[in-house]
Amino acid sequence: MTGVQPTSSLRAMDIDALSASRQPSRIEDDVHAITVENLNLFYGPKQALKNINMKIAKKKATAFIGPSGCGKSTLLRCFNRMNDLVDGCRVEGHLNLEGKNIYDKDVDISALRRNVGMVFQKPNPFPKSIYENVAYGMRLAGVTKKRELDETVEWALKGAALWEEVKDRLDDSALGLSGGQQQRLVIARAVAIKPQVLLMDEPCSALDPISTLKVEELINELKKEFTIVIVTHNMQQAARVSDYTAFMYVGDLIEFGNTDKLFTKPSMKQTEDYITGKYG
Ligand SMILES: Nc1ncnc2c1ncn2[C@@H]1O[C@H](COP(=O)(O)OP(=O)(O)OP(=O)(O)O)[C@@H](O)[C@H]1O
Repeated sequence: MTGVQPTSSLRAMDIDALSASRQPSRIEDDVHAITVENLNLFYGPKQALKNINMKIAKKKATAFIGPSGCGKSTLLRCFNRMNDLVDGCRVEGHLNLEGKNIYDKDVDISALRRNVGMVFQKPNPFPKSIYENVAYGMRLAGVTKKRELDETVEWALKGAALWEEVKDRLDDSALGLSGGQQQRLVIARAVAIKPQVLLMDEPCSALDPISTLKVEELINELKKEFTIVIVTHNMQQAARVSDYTAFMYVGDLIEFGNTDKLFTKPSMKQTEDYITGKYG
């Protein structure tokens, strides 16, 4: 084997089986939803992202991995300009979504965030009913017809693999759901407004293994319709759900490419060291 020996944790995972459902793919051959060009980001004087260039494949899942503090969440938050909310944050470069630079001055940030949805580490349902959580974005967008709301709520909850568990209690408070159910609910809330891109920042870190499995299965389903970008600390998870993986280190994008290749035959020594557990 020319690449690295998998770590013990990665060895436990059957990479062949996990990737059997994936067609081998090269980013160059895909349609690209997002193109990142010469992206630099500064928090005050501190540079957190250094000249990032990458393409995000449409209707595929891309994972960002790397040690704590390397810039994964910062890069993810660039995709819907969440970093604009941070005082002293400055971004240089281009991030093209469907050909338009989202950092152009004329960009409507609310429209951008409808188009690029986000799911966070901890589920954050609103203190409203299950139904109203999912209908919320549609109501904001001006949808008032009950039938349209009902249909979309059902579609989104089915898409998030939650419908069967909640269909008889849609008017109950979302806060009464389990953590795993709440995370699937906020995913339903995000997909209900049909974004092009769904960003997920460690979406399973607060979940138990069974809920994690459900969310991972869900990601594999959702990418048939949406472009997914996920930050994860869990390399098995990256291998299970993503088509492409980016390995970052101290603000640099060290290696980016096909997930199976990156985990079995990384090109860069730093990637090899990380996935074999030499640092983390
Ligand atoms: N709001 C902020 N203000 C100042 N510095 C920040 C801010 N957010 C992040 N940073 C810094 O930017 C760098 C990248 O942080 P980021 O959270 O993107 O890393 P990460 O790879 O997602 O880390 P983790 O895996 O621990 O979540 C770190 O040095 C961090 O301290």
